[in-house]
Amino acid sequence: MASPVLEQVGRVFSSAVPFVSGNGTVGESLPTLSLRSLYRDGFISWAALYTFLALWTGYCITGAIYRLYFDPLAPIPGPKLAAMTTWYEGYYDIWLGGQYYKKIGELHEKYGQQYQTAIDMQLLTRVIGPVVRINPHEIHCNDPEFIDNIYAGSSRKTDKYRFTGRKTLTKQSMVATISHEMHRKRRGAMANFFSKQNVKAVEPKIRRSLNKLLYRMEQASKTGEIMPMMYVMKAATSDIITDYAFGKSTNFMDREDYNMPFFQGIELTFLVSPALMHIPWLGPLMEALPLPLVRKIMPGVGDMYKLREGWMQQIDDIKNSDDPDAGKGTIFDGVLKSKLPEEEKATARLGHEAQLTVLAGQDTTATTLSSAVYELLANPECLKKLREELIRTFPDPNDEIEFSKVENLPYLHGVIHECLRAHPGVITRMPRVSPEVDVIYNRKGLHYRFPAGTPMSMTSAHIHFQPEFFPEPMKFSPERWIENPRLDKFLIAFSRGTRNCLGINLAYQELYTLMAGVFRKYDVYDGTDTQTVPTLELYDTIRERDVDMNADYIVPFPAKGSKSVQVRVRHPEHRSA
Ligand code: HEM
Repeated sequence: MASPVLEQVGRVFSSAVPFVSGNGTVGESLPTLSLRSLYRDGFISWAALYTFLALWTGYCITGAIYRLYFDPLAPIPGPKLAAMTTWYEGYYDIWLGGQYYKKIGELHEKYGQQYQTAIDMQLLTRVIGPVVRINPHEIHCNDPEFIDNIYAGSSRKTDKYRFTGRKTLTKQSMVATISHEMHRKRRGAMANFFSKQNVKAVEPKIRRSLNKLLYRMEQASKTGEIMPMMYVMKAATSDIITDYAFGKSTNFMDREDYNMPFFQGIELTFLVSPALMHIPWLGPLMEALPLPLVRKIMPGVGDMYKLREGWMQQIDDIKNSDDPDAGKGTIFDGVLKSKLPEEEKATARLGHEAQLTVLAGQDTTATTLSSAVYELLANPECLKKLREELIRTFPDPNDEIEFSKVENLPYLHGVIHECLRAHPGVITRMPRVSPEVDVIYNRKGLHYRFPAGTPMSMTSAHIHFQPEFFPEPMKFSPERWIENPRLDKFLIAFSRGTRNCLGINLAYQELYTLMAGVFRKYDVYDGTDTQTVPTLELYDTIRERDVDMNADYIVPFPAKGSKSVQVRVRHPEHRSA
C-alpha cells in the first residue's frame, strides 16, 4: 500500500490531462509521469526511498566529518558549524539580513589567541585572531599587513569565488567572472575607457552635475525642502556615469524627487544578493522573468532592466551602423573594436557590463559623498579647515572648480580618504582565489598554508577599523592621512590587485570635484541666523541610524527607518526678515 501522502502527491502529478488533437477535438488523457505511477509500476519502493535517505544522510555526515577533520582548512580556527555548512552564513545573511560581516568580526575576536605583550610579561592580552574559517571553503583574514598577499598584482593569477560570484544580477560581467584569464580579457577591453587620461574628458559632465546640485540646493533654501543627501548624490552620480558611459544621461537631478523610487528598487536587487549566493537557481530565474512581470512585482528592478534594454538597443545600433565612428566616446566602443571573440561581444553580455558599470559607479560613490556631508557638518572644526583650504584655492566663490586644482589639496585628500575608510561604498567581503599557488600566512607567530584554490577574503568594514593601524577608528580624523601618507597601504575601499575597482579614477574625480564645489560654497549653520554665507544643517540625522553601516548587501545599508542623511539649506538672501 502506498502511504496517503505519497498517494496525494501522486494524484496531483497524475490528474488526467486532456489533450487537444490537431483537429481541435479533445482526446483521451495522456498517461503522465507521477510519483504514484512510479510507485505503482514498481519503479520506487519504500526500500528504495529509505536507501536513498540513508545514503544521503551518510553522504552529509561523511562530508561534515571530512570538512571538520580532514579538509586542508581543518586547522584554521572557526566555528564547527561554519566549517560544516554554508547555511551557517546563510542564517546570518538571509534570516537576520546582511549580518554575517558583523558575526565575522566577532569570530575574529573569539578565535584570537592569547599572547604576552613584550611591555608587560605578566599582562595577558587578547588579540584579534587574524584568520578565521568562515564557511567550509573560505577563510577570512583581517590582518592589514596581508592585503597584498590576497589581492595580488599581475604576477599571480587571481580567480573569483563561484559562490560569491553569483551575488550580482550581472553574471556575464567582469566583476562576476570567475577565471583569471577571462577576466583579464574582459577587463582589458574596457580598461582604456577608465584610464586616468581618458577620464579627464568627464570633467565637463561632472561640473554640469555639480551645477545642477548647487542649483537644487539653492532652490531648497527657498522652498524649505529637506534634502535626502543619499538619494541626491545617487542622482548626481547616476547622471555622471550614464552620461560618460553611454553619451546619454539619466538626468535624475532634473526630477523633483531625484527618482527616488528607482533607487529604492535598485536597493531591492541588493537586498536579494545573499539569497542569490545561497540559492543558485534564483538568479537565472529572476533573469528569465518577463519584463512586465518584473516591473509589476519589483518596479525599480524593472526600471533598471528597461534601462539595460535601452543600452542593448544602443549596442545593436552601433553594430548595425555603417559609420565606423558610431559608438565613439561610449563604453562600448573599446569592447566592440577589441580582439575579443564574437560571443564576448554579444549584446546580452555587454548589457551586463553596462548594468555593472552603472550599479558599481552610482551607489558606491554616493555613499562616500553623503557620509562626507554628514561628517563635515557633524565636525565643524574639520569643515573650517577644509573651507580655509578651498577659499585659498578659489578666492572668488564663482570660480569654476577644476579637478587639476583640487586633486592635490591635502586637507580635501584627508577628508575623502577618511570617508572612504569609515564609510566604504562596498562593505561585502571580497574573496579572491589563487588557483595555482598556495598562499602562506606566516605572521604573529602563526603559520598557515592556504592551498591553491582556497577562497580568501577581507572586508573593509574590519580592516579599516583596526585601532593598531587607525587609532580611535570611530573618530573622524582627516589629519591621520596628512600625518601618515603611507596609510593608503591599509585602505581597501577600492579593493586591490588585478581585480580592484576599474572606476577608481572616475570615482576620485567625482569625489574631489563635488566635495570641493559644495563646501567652497556652504558653511555649517551655527544657529545664529546671522551668517553671511549659505549654510547647511543636519536635519533629523542620527549617526547610528542613518550613517553607520548596519547591514551588508554588497553596499552598506543603514538601520531600519533611516531616511538617509538629510540637510536643511539656508541662503542669507532668502532669509525671512
Ligand atoms: C567611492 C566609489 C567606489 C567604490 C568605493 C568602489 C569600490 C569597488 C570595489 C571594492 C570593487 C571590487 C569588488 C569586488 O571585489 O568584487 C569595485 C569593482 C568595480 N568598480 Fe568600483 N567603486 C567605486 C566607484 C566606481 C565607479 C565610479 C565606477 C565606474 C563605472 C566603478 C566601476 C567598477 C567596476 C567596473 C568594477 C569591477 C572591476 C573588476 O571586476 O575587474 N566603481 N569597485
